[in-house]
Amino acid sequence: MSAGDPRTAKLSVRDATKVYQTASGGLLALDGCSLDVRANEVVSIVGPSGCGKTTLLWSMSGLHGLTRGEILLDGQRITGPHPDIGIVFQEANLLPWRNLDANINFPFEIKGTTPDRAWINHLLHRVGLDGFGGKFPRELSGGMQQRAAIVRALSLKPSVLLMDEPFGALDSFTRDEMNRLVEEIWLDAPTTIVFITHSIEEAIFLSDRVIVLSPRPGRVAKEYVVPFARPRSFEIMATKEVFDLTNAIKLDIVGGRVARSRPVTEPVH
Ligand SMILES: Nc1ncnc2c1ncn2[C@@H]1O[C@H](COP(=O)(O)OP(=O)(O)OP(=O)(O)O)[C@@H](O)[C@H]1O
Repeated sequence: MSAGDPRTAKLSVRDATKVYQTASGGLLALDGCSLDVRANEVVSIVGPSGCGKTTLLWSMSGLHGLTRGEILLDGQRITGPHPDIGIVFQEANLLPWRNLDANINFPFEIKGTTPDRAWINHLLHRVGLDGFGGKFPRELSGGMQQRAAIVRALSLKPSVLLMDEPFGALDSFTRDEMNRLVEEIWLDAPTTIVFITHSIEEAIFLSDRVIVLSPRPGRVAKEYVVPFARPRSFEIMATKEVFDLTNAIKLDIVGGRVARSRPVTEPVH
């Protein structure tokens, strides 16, 4: 469904092109990138470092605009941050002077709305943070802080969750634990997730589809359907099918099997 009908997609990226203005001229980060994500689908985006993954995700969130092209949510063009779209970054970005409860309440204070305490308590329980509401970020491990960031994002009940390399800074055991947690949360209450990662194994574990971007300027170079049923065990991750899929994607990225869409030296305006 990478270039399907945007009217049937939950989230649709159409011809996304982004030029950053820098001191040395225009820098083309994305070039005609198009993809669709179905409702409740989990899609990972991988690609060489600097190919435009974060640029694409930020565009999807409405946090920054595109030079050309558009992002559609349920067929409607996104023109800025949208209440239906949540985002989790690599850093948990908790406010250090607020305890966990106050951090989770913060977006509601900004919006002037009342948090759904029952839903938040359910989420805190789901991620194993019940009883930690009075703790400050410095009292929480990196994994716990990221769990809190996930609760903060989901507390707003978004229909799309964007995750930008959320577990990249965690050790591999905690990362596995967090991957299982994301899967459990999704099984509990399916939602549309777009996940950026440098880990192909993580992408395969979590996703229905893995989209590979070309080297910068980024555009969709390839996509892979991940055929394994959920819940996915770590035994599945040790099978030959997963090994072959991982290698195919790795070869695309590090083996240079996906080509640049155009030379990066080309002047852009
Ligand atoms: N605000 C900005 N101003 C100028 N250039 C930028 C800006 N943000 C990103 N870039 C450049 O745009 C390109 C794409 O960056 P982006 O962070 O989107 O890539 P990425 O694939 O997420 O990178 P990584 O894999 O290293 O996290 C890079 O060359 C980067 O240096």
